[in-house]
Parts: sequence; C-alpha cells; structure tokens
Amino acid sequence: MPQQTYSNFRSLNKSDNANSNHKNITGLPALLSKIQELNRDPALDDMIKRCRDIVEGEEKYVEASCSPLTPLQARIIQETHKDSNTSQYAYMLSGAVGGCFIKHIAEIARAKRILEIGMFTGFSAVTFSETSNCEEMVCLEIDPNMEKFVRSRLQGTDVENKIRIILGSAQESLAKLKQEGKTFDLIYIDANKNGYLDYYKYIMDNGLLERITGVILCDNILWSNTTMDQSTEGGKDLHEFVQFVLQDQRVEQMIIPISDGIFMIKSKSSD
Ligand SMILES: C[S@@+](CC[C@H](N)C(=O)[O-])C[C@H]1O[C@@H](n2cnc3c(N)ncnc32)[C@H](O)[C@@H]1O
Repeated sequence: MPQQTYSNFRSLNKSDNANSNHKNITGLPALLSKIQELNRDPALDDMIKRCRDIVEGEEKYVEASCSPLTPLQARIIQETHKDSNTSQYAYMLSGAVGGCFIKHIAEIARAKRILEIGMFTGFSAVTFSETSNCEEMVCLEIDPNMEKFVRSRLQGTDVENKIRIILGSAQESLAKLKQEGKTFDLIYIDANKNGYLDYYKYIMDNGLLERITGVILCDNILWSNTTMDQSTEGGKDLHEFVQFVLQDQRVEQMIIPISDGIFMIKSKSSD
C-alpha cells in the first residue's frame, strides 16, 4: 500500500481491538505503562496511574460523546477490520471521532461538492456523501483494490451514485479535475503525508477550492505527535506543510487536536 508507514508511537498501539472503534493515537498510555513498570518510587505510582487514566479516559469520553455511526459507516469499519487485505491497515480509517468532526464541518459548510484525496475503504467518503447537502463526492485513490472494496459495499445504497472514484496518483487526478473545471466546497486531504504540501499548493494555485466559503481539512496533521518535533519523516513533511500554510496570506487556519490532529484551512474572508 503506497502510504507512508506510521512509525514509533503508532507501533506501540498494535493492541487495537478489532471489535472496537476506539484507537489510541498518541501512544501516551503505552509510554506511561512503561514508565509505571520502570518506576521504583511508590510515591509516584498514584500520579502515573492518574496520568494514564486521564489520557486513556479522555479519548474514550470524547468518542462516547459523538453521534452514533450510520449503518453504512459501521459496516465499512467492520468490514475493513474483517477483510484480510485491509485489516492490517484499519488504523488508517478516520474513525468515529474524526468521522464525527468532518461530518459536522461538512454540514456547517453546507458542502455540495466534496473532494477527498486518499479514500482507502471509503469510511470518510461515505461519511461525507451521507451529509445533507452533498451532491457529488469525488475520491482520489491510487490503489485499485480499494476501488473494488468500496464499489462492492456501495451497491444498492443511497449514496452509490454520488460517489465518483478516480484511480491513479492524486497529483495527476487533481490536474484532470482542473481540466474539467471542477471546484469544491470541501476538500479532505488524507493520503501520503509527503504529498500534502504539493496537493495544497496545486489546489490553491488552480482554483479547485471554492473561494471565500471553501474549507480544506487535512487528517493526521500531528502524526502521532511527531510533527511538532519532526522526529519521523512524516512529521518533517507535515511540519514543512504546516509552516507553508502559516505564512500563506490567502488563508486562515488552525489545528484541531482530536484523533491524530485535523488541520482546518479556509480562505480569508476579506480576500
Ligand atoms: C489514510 S488512508 C485514507 C483513509 C480514508 N480517508 C478514511 O478515512 O477511511 C490513505 C489512502 O491514500 C492512498 N494514497 C496514498 N498515496 C496516494 C497517492 N499518491 N495518490 C492517491 N492516493 C494515495 C492510499 O492508498 C490509502 O488508501
């Protein structure tokens, strides 16, 4: 699968339970367990335990606060975990919390035309296509097996005809969309992390994002907390991307620290 692999902290999280949607992103609970094992000072035991409870409890509490998944979202998650070709990559799903957030943004933005870069098994594509105003959902994906997976799960559903999948490298597919004169109300970037900067530049320089009202959401922007210290290749790429956006006078932006971090970018209203 042509996706940068998740390193260090993510590898501590292999114990994700396939039957649960809950996934720990930061790796902090595992790190705190290690500290607890190594700790020889009983006075610190309680404090370390409290830290673990806070970190583990917060993510679960936030997830429990989300609106329930729709039947189709739940089916995609379940079958991604079950299918032997996709189960080992199930951590790539945007998941219940991320899914709930992007759904709300699409609803608030009343997004009609939505573009996704990096479809995988279609969880976020289905999430967006089920929002009230979505008329067209375009998904860019490089892996032909993912198209087969998604198409077979969409058959006979209400969103089947809304979702268009363009196979190939996202950079080439973006050029195709530009030639077609497409613009989008919402663009979700969730593919190879070393491509985010180029995708963003192409989108902004070629008018693919609806001016004024358009929103870009970028998943995994914190990259298991390695973007801030650039301790992984993905973290370095994403830091460079964030720095570029911060000095881009055309937009306003902020990082939402849920899941693995979502970067929300919109055109400046005054431009
Ligand atoms: C993190 S997954 C997407 C998860 C999906 N958005 C979801 O929430 O379920 C990233 C996807 O991007 C695809 N991808 C990686 N590099 C790509 C590229 N250069 N062009 C298009 N798709 C790419 C991978 O094949 C993978 O399916």
